[in-house]
Amino acid sequence: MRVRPSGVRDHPDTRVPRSFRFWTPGCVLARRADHPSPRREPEHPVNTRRPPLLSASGLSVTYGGSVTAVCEVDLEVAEGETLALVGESGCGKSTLGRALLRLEPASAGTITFAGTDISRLSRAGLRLARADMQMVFQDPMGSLNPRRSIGAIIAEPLRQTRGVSVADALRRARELLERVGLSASMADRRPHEFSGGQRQRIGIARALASSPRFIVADEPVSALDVSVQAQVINLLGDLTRQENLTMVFISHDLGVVRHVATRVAVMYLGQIVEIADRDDFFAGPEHPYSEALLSAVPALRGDPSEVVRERIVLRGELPNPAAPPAGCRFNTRCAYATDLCLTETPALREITEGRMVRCHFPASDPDGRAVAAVDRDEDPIEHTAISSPTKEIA
Ligand SMILES: Nc1ncnc2c1ncn2[C@@H]1O[C@H](COP(=O)(O)OP(=O)(O)OP(=O)(O)O)[C@@H](O)[C@H]1O
Repeated sequence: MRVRPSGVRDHPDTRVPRSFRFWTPGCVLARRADHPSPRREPEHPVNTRRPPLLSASGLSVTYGGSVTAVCEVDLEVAEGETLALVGESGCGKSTLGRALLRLEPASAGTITFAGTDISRLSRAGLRLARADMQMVFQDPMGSLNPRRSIGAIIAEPLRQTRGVSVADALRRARELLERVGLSASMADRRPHEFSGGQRQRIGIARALASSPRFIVADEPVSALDVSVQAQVINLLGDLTRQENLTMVFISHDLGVVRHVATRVAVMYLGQIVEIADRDDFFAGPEHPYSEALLSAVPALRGDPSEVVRERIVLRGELPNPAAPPAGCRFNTRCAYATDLCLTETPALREITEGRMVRCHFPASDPDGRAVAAVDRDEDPIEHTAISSPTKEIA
């Protein structure tokens, strides 16, 4: 899709008319050798108010030649922001996070970091870039070598990426242990001597060792006890503010996301289906999938500051990414789907400043949804092909 040029944005109250619809080629078609990829424009070259530190354009990741886990993603992450990537298991969050750091090879697209195209960097170039781009993993134990001291573990990326001497790297490791709320005297211990929360602090210290500007944190607290989660979340929040870190925070826990994120991107079946500022998103999601995700969080529904929402139960499983549905990928589970959604792929379009949605019938278009309801009644055969969500009053 083509987005209006920078500075010519709509007034926030302006709604994009329903006739303003787009078709974008699906990844499956675009990948086939007999269908060379058409030259494509990024869907939303402008979606942040500050200049992006990192941007992805047309980024796709395919496993085994057929599973397109990430499909033509365009994304910008502004300096200093924490962008949360949310969605149910298997929608491609981790793959996208890893691909942004080039830990996962992209099958198409480019990644630009601090003005440099890192998509095609050599090994040596990538090693230098890695100093600025680090990852915090969900399972710190799995990523910490059990035979090494944590001092050596934290020092390792510093030595690899910045070429620092052993003594200096170990000194920095001890400083970092203090910085993440542990003690410098723990540097000689092995990972198994620490609790889960402490190990995650070590994982964070290691990620910070090379003084990166950008971090991908992949479900950094989901393996921790709830009481420890808050401490680690607070630590990450403090560090991002103090170090002016830019972060992509991957999580399926919207309660945590509301606490941590400045912006939210929702993924469904390899695509981004909504991007919004955190407060806008929680005040009123636009995409039916986002509505379902938010309505499923009891803590949010119970919050007196939240508009009481209907509980929307998503029926059915995430479709197989090797054979995504035609048209809108969400159409098999969407209550609002019409014939249009079965045939025409919605583009990710900007509906108000900084707010993007990939849906023919977003929540801010009640008239469109009303027309969609009429359309569905007119065509009961197609409608039976759609498993509508059950709506219960919470
Ligand atoms: N190494 C791999 N080989 C083949 N398929 C993979 C591989 N890694 C992920 N996938 C598939 O890619 C899709 C996206 O997976 P991914 O782990 O990125 O999703 P996710 O949203 O992060 O899920 P989770 O929260 O469970 O980690 C899934 O269908 C998954 O089965």
